[in-house]
Amino acid sequence: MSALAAARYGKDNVRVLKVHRDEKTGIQTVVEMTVCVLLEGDIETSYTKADNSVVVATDSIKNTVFITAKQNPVTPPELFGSILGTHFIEKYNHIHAAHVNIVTHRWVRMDVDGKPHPHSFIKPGSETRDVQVDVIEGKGIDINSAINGLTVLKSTGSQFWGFVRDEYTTLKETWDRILSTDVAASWQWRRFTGLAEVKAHFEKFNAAWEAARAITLKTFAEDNSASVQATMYKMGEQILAAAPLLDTVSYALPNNHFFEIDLSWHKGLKNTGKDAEVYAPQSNPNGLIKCTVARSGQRAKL
Ligand SMILES: O=c1[nH]c(=O)c2[nH]c(=O)[nH]c2[nH]1
Repeated sequence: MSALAAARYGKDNVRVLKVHRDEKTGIQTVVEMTVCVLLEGDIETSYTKADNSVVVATDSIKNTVFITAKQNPVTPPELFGSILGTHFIEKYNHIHAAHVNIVTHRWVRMDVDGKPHPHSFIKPGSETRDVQVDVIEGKGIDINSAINGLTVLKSTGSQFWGFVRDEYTTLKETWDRILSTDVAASWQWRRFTGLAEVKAHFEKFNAAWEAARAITLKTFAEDNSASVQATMYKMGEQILAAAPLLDTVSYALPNNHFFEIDLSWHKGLKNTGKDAEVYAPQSNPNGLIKCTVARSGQRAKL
């Protein structure tokens, strides 16, 4: 005998671009998103009895994303995700949870002749602003916000020494190395009671994203890093202090290694230690360092 233990379904990779036109100034703004909506509820019979009467077609879910984007602001994504998720649990009696994931792609206004252009944009890299919004009937709205794909590098101001040395160790201690990572930072909001409460805290979402981004970059640049571990913890502490509605801040940072190259075999050329100039970027393997920072007394899962 078997039974359906868990089920959710919906539409993934719904790509949307919304243009906002300010009629007065002629300035336009674009927001590009990739959306995933997964629904849960009394949908078991669609799996176990071929009963499609409980299925809101994933095609209709996709249409709802477009209509909701037309009729509502799409920023901040935390609010748009909450509006979209709440729609499904309010519209369909048998749907009890909606899980909305939004990846917002970064389009930055172009400067032309030193001036911000009214309707032209650049995609500066792979950085995205992401949210996971879980609207759960009778419980509330859980929101996790994130920055992903923000690649940074510093050419000094990073050390790594004092680590375990044993018969497995070949790595030399260093007091000056290149440090580079692709930032994956996320912050978990305390549960909201519903859409009204999300709307009431509207302005906090962009503020938290801006603070998280600024703190991450400033700390990365300015901290004389003892390790990825020590630097990321400092970032998390500061973000929690800047945004009181956050329960936790998490980081997952790859250590993108740049190895020194010994060129002494060529006419005694000096290219290591304080003479290092030419490095070999490594694609793999890479360190991967994770942590979650919570307010004192709280434990969290990775
Ligand atoms: O910042 C670092 N943390 C580590 O845990 C580690 N391990 C390693 O080989 N290099 C580094 N660098």
